[in-house]
Amino acid sequence: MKATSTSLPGVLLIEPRVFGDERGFFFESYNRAAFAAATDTQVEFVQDNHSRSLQHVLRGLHYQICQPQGKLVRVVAGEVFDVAVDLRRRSPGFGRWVGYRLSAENRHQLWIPGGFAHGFLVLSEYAEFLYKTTAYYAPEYERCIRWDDSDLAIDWPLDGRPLISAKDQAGCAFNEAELFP
Ligand SMILES: Cc1cn([C@H]2C[C@H](O)[C@@H](COP(=O)(O)OP(=O)(O)O[C@H]3O[C@H](C)C(=O)[C@H](O)[C@H]3O)O2)c(=O)[nH]c1=O
Repeated sequence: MKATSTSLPGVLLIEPRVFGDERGFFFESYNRAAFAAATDTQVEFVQDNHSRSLQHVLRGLHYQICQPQGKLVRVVAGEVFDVAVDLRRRSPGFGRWVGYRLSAENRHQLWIPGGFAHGFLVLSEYAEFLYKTTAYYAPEYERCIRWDDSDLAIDWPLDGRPLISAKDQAGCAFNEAELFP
């Protein structure tokens, strides 16, 4: 696997080594030792998540305070535009975002450490989104930032209005005082 740094400190683009043959392909979607070596991080994943979304669905931008989740995200069907926002006050990337197209075809993954908001927009007819997290889901700690936050000005590759959950539509529990050190 190859890990490439991005413009946000700590966020890495992960490209697995894919073995193709006449039957199809094989790749290790996660290998603890290889991940630790390539990312120079020792993390323990405690939860695997899987969501399926229709085209134009936008999930996020979400994060957890008190129990921040590092996320290793990938797409196994379709394509998404995946976004991470740096919420760590002392980071040189504070308040900035990165976005990458993750797809079943490119098999790219994104490693997003704790301290970031995360979300994605589905670009294909539908997308199956899988991700590992380094902390358990804690709804009481869940916070969010609006996808169209004017300060972030994320350049989503939109094709019309996105489909958003009622929760995200209702507005975000965002409190600057709760951001990360
Ligand atoms: C995230 C999560 C949700 N749920 C339950 C809670 C709701 O009843 C249902 C749907 O949850 P929600 O609408 O919050 O799902 P997403 O909008 O995909 O939320 C995710 O969106 C962005 C992309 C993220 O990075 C986060 O992982 C997560 O916040 O699943 C669970 O039981 N466990 C979980 O870990």
